Amino acid sequence: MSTTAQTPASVTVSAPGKINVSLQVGPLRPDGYHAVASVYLALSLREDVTATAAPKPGIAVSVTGGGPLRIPVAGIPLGPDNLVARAAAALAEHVGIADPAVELTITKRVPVAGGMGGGSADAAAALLACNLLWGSGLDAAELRTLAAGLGADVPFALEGGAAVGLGVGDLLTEAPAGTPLHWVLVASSGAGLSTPAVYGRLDALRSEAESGGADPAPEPYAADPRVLEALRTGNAAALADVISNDLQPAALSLAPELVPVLDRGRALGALAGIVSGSGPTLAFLAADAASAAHLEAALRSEGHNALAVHGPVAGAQRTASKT
Ligand SMILES: C[C@@](CO)(OP(=O)(O)O)[C@H](O)COP(=O)(O)OP(=O)(O)OC[C@H]1O[C@@H](n2ccc(N)nc2=O)[C@H](O)[C@@H]1O
Ligand SMILES: Nc1ncnc2c1ncn2[C@@H]1O[C@H](COP(=O)(O)OP(=O)(O)O)[C@@H](O)[C@H]1O
Repeated sequence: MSTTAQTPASVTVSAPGKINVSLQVGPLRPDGYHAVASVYLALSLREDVTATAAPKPGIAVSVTGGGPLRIPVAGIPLGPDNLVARAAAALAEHVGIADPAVELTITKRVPVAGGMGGGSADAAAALLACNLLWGSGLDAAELRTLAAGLGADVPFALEGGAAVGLGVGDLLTEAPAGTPLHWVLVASSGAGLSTPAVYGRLDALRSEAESGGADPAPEPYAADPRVLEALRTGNAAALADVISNDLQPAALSLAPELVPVLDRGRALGALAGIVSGSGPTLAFLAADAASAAHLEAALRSEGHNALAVHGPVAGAQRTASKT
């Protein structure tokens, strides 16, 4: 049987957005990155990427928006800078496909530049979809290595679930999780925040504090054990007490309009509210599914772009294939 007969004409892979329920950030490194101790949680707001064999060589990208948070997609690069194009090109080079011919269609549901790793989810989905479309046969470890070359958060989008990320966030260890946790996301109505700009603001805030006598930020060697224990037992109230994000002061300093929204979510019954990663999406922890639905409705009635979600959920996985 020929290779063409064995490989599908198109493959769709779905991959999750994430929040960081704990994010410790070390000092700026000479390579421009920061060591982190991150506790990732994959959420039920997912991206889809369909990879379709194309008649002519080239990597074509298109994006459709919408989803429950009504995500606008204008401004997402559609050329070689799109993370799905970079993922396909990296895989093609790795397996020796000189002229890849593929169309990649993203269905975007995760806020763009929102601190939820939507682009990383797309990259992870594109890696897996092209691996299946081309019959490349890379195993999970090889896909993880390619993922880490595309961005610090991409390996987690492949794995999903709950995990500790050390290094720049790419060195993953699974974090056992009990019953699912319920959250309400609030997407920003304004522009997103640039991840490097938020890390840069953190460095500036820290050097200002250090010139006033504060100690330098410590190297983050391990995730907070209280966070891991709360995840393991699925104890939302315990997690609410220890949830934290070192990037939050920097994100709030760049987007101060988020402060009253954080206060409002807590006043409406959230156990805790946090900036998701580099922001500006906010994540509110609810006691259970019913409380999350109630909080979503209350925030929506006040004009916020809110959505109840849960996690952990699975990482990148095939959802459809056509022959
Ligand atoms: C902050 C976090 C938290 O999970 O994600 P977001 O909330 O933005 O999605 C991550 O650290 C973002 O991961 P990701 O968006 O994959 O980062 P990359 O593309 O690899 O890096 C973009 C830029 O962010 C900065 N960066 C990223 C990761 C890291 N550990 N230290 C950094 O300083 C660097 O300036 C880097 O050039
Ligand atoms: N597939 C993609 N989806 C979204 N943004 C992308 C994608 N590919 C490249 N980008 C660029 O990466 C930036 C940040 O991506 P995104 O993953 O949405 O945010 P964050 O890093 O905050 O989680 C965007 O502003 C956009 O310029």
